[in-house]
Amino acid sequence: MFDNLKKKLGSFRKDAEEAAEENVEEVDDPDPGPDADADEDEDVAESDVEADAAAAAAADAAETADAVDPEPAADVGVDADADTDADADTDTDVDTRTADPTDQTDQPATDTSPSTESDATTSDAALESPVETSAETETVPESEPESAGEVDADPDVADGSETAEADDEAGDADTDNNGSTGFGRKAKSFVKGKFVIEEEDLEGPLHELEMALLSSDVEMGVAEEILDNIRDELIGETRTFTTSTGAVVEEALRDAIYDVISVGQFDFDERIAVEDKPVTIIFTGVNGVGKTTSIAKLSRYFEERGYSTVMANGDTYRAGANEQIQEHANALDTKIITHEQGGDPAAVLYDAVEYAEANDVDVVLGDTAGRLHTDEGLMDQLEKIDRVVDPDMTLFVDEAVAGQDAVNRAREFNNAAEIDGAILTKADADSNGGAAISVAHVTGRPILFLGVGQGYDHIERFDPEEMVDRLLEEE
Ligand SMILES: Nc1nc2c(ncn2[C@@H]2O[C@H](COP(=O)(O)OP(=O)(O)OP(=O)(O)O)[C@@H](O)[C@H]2O)c(=O)[nH]1
Repeated sequence: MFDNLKKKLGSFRKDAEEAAEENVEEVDDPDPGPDADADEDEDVAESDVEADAAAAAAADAAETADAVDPEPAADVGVDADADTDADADTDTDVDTRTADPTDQTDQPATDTSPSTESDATTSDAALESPVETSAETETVPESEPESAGEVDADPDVADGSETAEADDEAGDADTDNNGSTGFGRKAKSFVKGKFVIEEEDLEGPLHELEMALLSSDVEMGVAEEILDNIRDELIGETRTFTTSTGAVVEEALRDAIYDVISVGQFDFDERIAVEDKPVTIIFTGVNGVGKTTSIAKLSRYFEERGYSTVMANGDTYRAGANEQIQEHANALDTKIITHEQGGDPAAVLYDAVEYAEANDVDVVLGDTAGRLHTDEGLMDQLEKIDRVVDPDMTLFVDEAVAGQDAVNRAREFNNAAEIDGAILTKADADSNGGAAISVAHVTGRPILFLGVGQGYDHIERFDPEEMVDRLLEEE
């Protein structure tokens, strides 16, 4: 599934990583002092015991810092808060040496490093790094919530203070990553270096990526949005990394894609659970894309979750449609409501809702004729269905393999009769992934399911996070 797109994203990732690598600088070693080696393990051991006291002192220091300079310049603010926050977490070494908390605001925990300016830069850099921030939250279990709250009271530097901790700890890592196992584990998440990628460094890879996305049938506006997101994440900002530059690039790419594919997501199961029964769902889309099969799959999906279903064939237009859906109903042992070919689709659906109400059936699944979206009758038909049965949800079905065509149809169907979500069938046969990337962003409505085969169980809830994982997984 989506193999072409995966390859293309992998290739951008490699190029962007190379661009990052070329610009890597090591983070200055904020070595706390010549005797740090000797003290370090002890300091760490102490820090667990003394963290409370340290946190309180650090919090005081932060408050003092704010009082002394209510509007500090950005860098100074970052330093002050960052340092005190770092102290609050683990660094009792600094804390116990700092008798005057006001001093502490001017004497960063890393103040023994050669240049305070480089510390400031690092703090700024750390501010920008979501990767490093998340690593940090994972690895600072000793953090005292109250003190963190106080120290972070300055919203301008809240993130910075957290991330600057890592800068501080980076120094520890350098001196201590051969230390105790616990600390060794922690050391893995310390900032190793930083880089700034400029526009020109990524120009080539971004152009390649744009071409790759477009040739994978990603809609143009969506491709641009992804590129913009990547630019925002990667260009011109100092980024720190804890494991590798690749992790930063991956995170940027992940966020960029997630942002466009997660549009409008809601909890489908929850929505069904809370709706009054029967819940009526109408399926629209053109002929042959897998609408009827998707209805059958969803019937199975609901029955497995304890809901009873009735199918209704609102496709009174096409010869053989009744027989086709009847076959599915027989296979699934589900009730089906049909009318003669040429009958009124709204009347079939109305009967199905009546049947559901009379028989305590939970979900009505209504097929409609697979008219082309350009067909004038479609609007009339869907409008009448809307009026007569007032469906709870209208789902647009199309095949992932149709790529750009599916994206265009989704847009036009949604314009004609607003949809609540989409099902993309035949994702199992789609190597491009363009429709899966684009439909939600283009319609503002989420993809809810992916059809992944011809069997009744071959349907998956569309999970944007899983989708991104899938796209970015290593071969
Ligand atoms: N590989 C694969 N095939 C699918 C999937 N969903 C449906 N199909 C196949 O696609 C073909 C068309 O499916 P239908 O359900 O008949 O399509 P439809 O949209 O209802 O078509 P009409 O009834 O003509 O409107 C069938 O052979 C299905 O088995 C899927 O997720 N993966």
